[in-house]
Amino acid sequence: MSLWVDKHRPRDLMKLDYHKDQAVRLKSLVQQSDFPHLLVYGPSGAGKKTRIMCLLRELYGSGVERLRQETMTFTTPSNKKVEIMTVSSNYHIEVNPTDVGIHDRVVIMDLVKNVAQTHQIDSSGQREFKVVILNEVDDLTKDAQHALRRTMEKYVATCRLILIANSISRVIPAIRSRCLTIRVPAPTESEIASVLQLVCKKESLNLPSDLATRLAKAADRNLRRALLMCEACKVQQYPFTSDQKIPEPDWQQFIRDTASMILSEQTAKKLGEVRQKLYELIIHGVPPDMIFAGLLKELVRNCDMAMKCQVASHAANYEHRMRLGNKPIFHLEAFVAKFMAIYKKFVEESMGDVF
Ligand SMILES: Nc1ncnc2c1ncn2[C@@H]1O[C@H](COP(=O)(O)OP(=O)(O)OP(=O)(O)O)[C@@H](O)[C@H]1O
Repeated sequence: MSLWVDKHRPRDLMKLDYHKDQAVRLKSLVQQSDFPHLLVYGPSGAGKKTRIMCLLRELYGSGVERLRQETMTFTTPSNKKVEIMTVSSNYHIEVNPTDVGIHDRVVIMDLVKNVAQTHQIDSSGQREFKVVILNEVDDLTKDAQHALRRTMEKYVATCRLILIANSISRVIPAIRSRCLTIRVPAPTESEIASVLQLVCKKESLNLPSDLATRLAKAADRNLRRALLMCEACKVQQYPFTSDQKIPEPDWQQFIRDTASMILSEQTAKKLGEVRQKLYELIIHGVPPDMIFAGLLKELVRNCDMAMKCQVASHAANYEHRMRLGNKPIFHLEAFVAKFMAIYKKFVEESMGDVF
């Protein structure tokens, strides 16, 4: 049994529930003779991947939904072997080059070259090009981005790239200018509420509109999260009631626990334990900026006004650096260490007042 987020994912461009004008434009793009490279960007859970899969279906037909998973191996210039998971059909291949960290450049160059040089397996395929989907391009190293830019020019005859990012501010202008950029904004709360209503209807469930609105609000305009929370509500209690409790995603509790660890003890040993927790959050795909925001919110609860300002300004600094860099964990950990130092001093000083 699949989760609602998979089961009810729209498969046809014309069935997308919001940003419908954009869907129409994408459809007409497919009908034009020349299909460009695309750079699709927007926040997490806005529906980028869903839209792209609909677009591929429009390009190639339903064969594009027959997916297989494979591990591919690449050799770095220093003769190190790196492995990466790929998902592909006869017409496209998708990878997340940032999975291999600093070796992302090799993956991009070899993969695109491979794809571009192998002919369409299915001769009835109506397109001369295959599609390579690259995720998280805003997190690619600059080196990889430059390699990508050259690759885009070189193999344009047999290969089109669809690049996915959360924001384009860290994508180099040379890439941006070679793509048609498509922004997928987060759906509004009312759009989310109506998708929830639709999905519940398909499940033959009755969703009170108050609950739909509360879910949409709690999801922070992330549709995936809204659907997951709605399904969790169903498991917890059905028939629904307007005022039933909305279970929050596990990771929010996890961030709160991590914040309590930071407040409980400010030592190198504790910092090590906190690092493990941060790693776990990142590995489970919680976006680093959400971890930052979540931690900060919990930590400042325990600060007085002066300290709040100090902590917030440090947080802004570290978060900014995190956005510029490639390894969020370093910046998160540096922030935690800084917070521990400030907090420890504060506790010691206030102890001094008491005694
Ligand atoms: N137009 C739509 N109508 C209804 N449901 C949608 C629509 N677009 C997306 N969804 C639902 O929202 C969920 C999240 O969408 P999707 O995975 O496409 O987001 P994303 O922007 O690619 O997210 P991320 O960047 O986190 O990977 C999907 O599982 C799908 O069920």
